[in-house]
Amino acid sequence: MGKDRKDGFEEWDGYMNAKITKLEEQFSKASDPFRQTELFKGISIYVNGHTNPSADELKRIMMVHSGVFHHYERSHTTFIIASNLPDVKIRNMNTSKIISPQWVVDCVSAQKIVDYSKYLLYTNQSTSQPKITFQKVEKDDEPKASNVSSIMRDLAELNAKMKETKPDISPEPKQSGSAMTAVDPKFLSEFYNNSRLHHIATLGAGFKKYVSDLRDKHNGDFPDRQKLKEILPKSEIFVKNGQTVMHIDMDCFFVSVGLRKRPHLRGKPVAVTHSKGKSEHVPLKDGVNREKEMDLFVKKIEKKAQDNVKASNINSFSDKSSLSEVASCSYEARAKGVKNGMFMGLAMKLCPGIQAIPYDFEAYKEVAETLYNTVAQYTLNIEAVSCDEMFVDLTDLLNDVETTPMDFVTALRNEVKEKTGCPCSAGVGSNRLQARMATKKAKPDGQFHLLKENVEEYFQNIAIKELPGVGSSTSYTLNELNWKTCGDLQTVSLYKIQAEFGKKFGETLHQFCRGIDNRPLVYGQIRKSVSAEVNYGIRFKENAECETFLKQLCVEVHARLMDIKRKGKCITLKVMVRAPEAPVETSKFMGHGVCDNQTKSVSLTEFTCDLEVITRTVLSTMRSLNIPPHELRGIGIQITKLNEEAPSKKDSVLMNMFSKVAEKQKDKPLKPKETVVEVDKKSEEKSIKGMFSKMSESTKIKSEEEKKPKTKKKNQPTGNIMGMLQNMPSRKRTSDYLVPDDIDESVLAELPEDIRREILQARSDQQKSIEERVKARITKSVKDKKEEIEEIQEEEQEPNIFLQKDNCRILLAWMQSCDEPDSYDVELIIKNAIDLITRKESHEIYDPIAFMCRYLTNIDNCRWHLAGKKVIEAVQSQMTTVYGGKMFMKDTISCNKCD
Ligand SMILES: Nc1ccn([C@H]2C[C@H](O)[C@@H](COP(=O)(O)OP(=O)(O)OP(=O)(O)O)O2)c(=O)n1
Ligand SMILES: [Mg+2]
Repeated sequence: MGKDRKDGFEEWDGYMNAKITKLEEQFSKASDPFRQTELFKGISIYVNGHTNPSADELKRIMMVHSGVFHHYERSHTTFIIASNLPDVKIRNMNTSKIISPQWVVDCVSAQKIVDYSKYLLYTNQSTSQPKITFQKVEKDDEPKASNVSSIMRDLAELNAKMKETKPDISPEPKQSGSAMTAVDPKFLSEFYNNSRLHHIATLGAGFKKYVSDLRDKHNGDFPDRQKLKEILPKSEIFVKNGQTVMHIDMDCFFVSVGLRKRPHLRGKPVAVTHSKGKSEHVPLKDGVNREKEMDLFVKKIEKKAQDNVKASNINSFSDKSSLSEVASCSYEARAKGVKNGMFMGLAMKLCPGIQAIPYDFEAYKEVAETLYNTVAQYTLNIEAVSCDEMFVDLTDLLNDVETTPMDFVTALRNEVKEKTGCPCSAGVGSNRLQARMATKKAKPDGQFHLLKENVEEYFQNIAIKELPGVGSSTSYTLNELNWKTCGDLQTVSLYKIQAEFGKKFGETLHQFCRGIDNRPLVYGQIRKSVSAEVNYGIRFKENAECETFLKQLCVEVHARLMDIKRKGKCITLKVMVRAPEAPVETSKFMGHGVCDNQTKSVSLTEFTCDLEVITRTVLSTMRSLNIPPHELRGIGIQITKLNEEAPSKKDSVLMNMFSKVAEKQKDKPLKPKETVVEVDKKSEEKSIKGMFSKMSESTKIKSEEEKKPKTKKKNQPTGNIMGMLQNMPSRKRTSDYLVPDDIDESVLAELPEDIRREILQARSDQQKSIEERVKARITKSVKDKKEEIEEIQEEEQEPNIFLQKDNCRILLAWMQSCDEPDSYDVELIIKNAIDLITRKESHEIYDPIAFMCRYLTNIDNCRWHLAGKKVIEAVQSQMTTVYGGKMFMKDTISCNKCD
């Protein structure tokens, strides 16, 4: 799932031009019956932003007076009408065309075209006057406030006339007995029963956990491999021949499952959708204005994506066709241009014979389980992507069974088909990107092995927009640059790509276009948030109704948190509020229409999974937003900053220490009155002594089980990463942080007595676990690369190390954890420090940075010195940029060897 979707915007280009032309034609045709004068003949306007009269009213004025109203700015648009445009918006605009709406009003009142130059919004920038073919341009005096109200009266009449021409309309039929709006107590459960996105997301997350649980329980033995050994031909080619990754994905999953009960539809164009698919037209509800909604929708999207992104899939929006989405369509329908995610109305236009079939979530779940269980018989090196898609590392399996990837994949696909009755496709390559791209060629019902020697050539023909992480905005820029295929990109230097797409993403693209992908597969379940959102059927009259619903939603999100046995520390309320200019009635029955989104987060003092705390926080947050209940169109609750579940899973040494510190607080009782607290963490105690006393608090919570016999010696060798990975005894980690035996005596001497004793005690107890930790760290550093790439796309905010209460303790534990710092950790420290300096909060970093310098200057390890110096250098450079001067540092890192 997900791989082919580019947010539904990929078809924009051709569509947009056709759309604009169509809108213009429609406008001209629709104007015919209302035309009264030729006042604006030859003049076209485009309205940008809020105006008075409104865009709608200006449009009608144009209709009556033979002007042209452009829904989008075009090169030949005569005037842009605006009242007030933000600087960023006008930067790339031809300001000599931007005039106030008063010009239109004054023209109408004067019954002639008045000189527009007095209405220019940006006179100082105006260089050349636009050449317009006025019928007759007459000089006029100062613009006068015209009789707007009489014009509005005329428009009101016009409005009434236009309404008369609308067809008879009634609401979109809905199954009787179903809960229509969120006011109904049954609504939430029905919503989740019917929401396909909810089902898909739940299933996807469920399989990640499923795989993770299977791995935890597994004893390392796969008896079913025996079966493969018996039936598959032996081959030595792939034994010890590097990594082999398979990507497997069910073909038109929902359709294939649905066809099991409908064999007569096999080979035909079929779509799974809520819509009945009988008639192309659905009646419109009174007050619905699809065209206006579409325009607003497009504008919103454009604004959001800095005018880079345009919306597609909405060409069926302005008429009366079905707005139900196609969840999945058969390959026969795809041959006619139908795609997953498309509106059914458009699908029916492209493929008139398309047959609609209903959802069957229970069956999807059953088939998905069979798919996962079939693969899991042979290996658990599975990264679950969604209910119908996963990555599998076949390396170990192939070496064991001694067979070729293609032989194994054939057997596997046959087994899946036999057990589920549904076809799937698989791609194989030497990393996940290659495997995924290979699946594209394999589909439908096929398999493809992308051999190493063919990678570069294969990628040459892949469109860049097909690469993971390339969304509509990137695609737009790529188009502008005329970089279309990976082959095009292969000829561009890294530097140039980075200049366009930033350092990280640029590097990713530079590698991806060559089929290079260092992201390892992730087998554990990484859950960063839990949420419940509803954006359908939200229609409240009273605050009380809204609160009742919020309480239900809290129960839902709480249940999800309990399901994964986690606690969270940040509660975010997301609301969709009808945009002021959007029609009250939405085109999509009970849909959310065009909305403004508002988000408010509250950080709690402690981790919680307490329903009462969650509910109280959510309700008070909603009250503080002060939104009239009838304007709400969507509500979501998200819980983030989850406590760590299985410590071995991911992240750098530093991040692990980080979450461990937080976890230690989990046993402290919750203080309900203090739950709603701002994130501001201005530390009361800034002295090193103060920090150490905090450190001592945490240090005391060290548990008995962590105390292990001593085995580790200084300078643990870190070579042979793969060997270490394979020999790792367990994925579990036991202790919280390290206190190695090479701690400098002078540093020890500086510590308060109680800490020093703790450290000495812990040092003697922890030697064994150090060894495990070094291995774990290496494992992680391999994984970190992957995280790095994925993080580019993640919106979630990472916690800042410097804002942690125990920042010095975390730094100390990190600096003592290994002989050589991981570059990821160093980058993280730099990033966190720079973030704070940029926010002009350099005071937050001062003490921990000073502490770090003081500690590092006292140890004899140049690798750490260099890391420390790198941090200082970055800090000082950012200080100079932001504050115009360097940070005062009492202690600097000095060393005879590496200075
Ligand atoms: N916009 C979308 C896309 C997908 N899905 C659901 C229905 C799909 O059947 C399922 C799996 O998604 P895929 O992206 O794997 O698409 P298909 O399996 O339908 O087709 P393909 O053969 O391209 O994998 O997820 C959905 O509800 N809405
Ligand atoms: Mg699929």
